Amino acid sequence: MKSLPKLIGAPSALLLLEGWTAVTGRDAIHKNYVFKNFNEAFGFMTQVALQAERTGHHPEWFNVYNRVSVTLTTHDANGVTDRDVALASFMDQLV
Ligand SMILES: C[C@H](O)[C@H](O)[C@H]1CNC2=NC(N)=NC(=O)C2=N1
Repeated sequence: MKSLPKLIGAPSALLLLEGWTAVTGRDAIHKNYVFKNFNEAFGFMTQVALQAERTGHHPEWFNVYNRVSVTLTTHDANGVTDRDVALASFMDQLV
């Protein structure tokens, strides 16, 4: 059984992360990742997808060739929670 997500908001989340920015108009955080090629980008996405399924927490993302644009927010809480910080940290330790 998962515990309830703790709503912390983008400004607090950003203090715990590097390279992430606040999204305008909604409580969410964003980061652009750039890889050598599509294979590296898709490998990253595959590992994140498996983690998302393990934790039940999923990114909003967009991929073009070697670039992956990621937005994190918790839909169930209408804002940035500890789950977003955890997923952002997971992504950052992959690269
Ligand atoms: C039932 C399921 O765990 C929920 O719908 C999960 C799925 N993935 C999710 N991902 C994100 N980013 N926010 C959520 O609120 C969310 N809810």
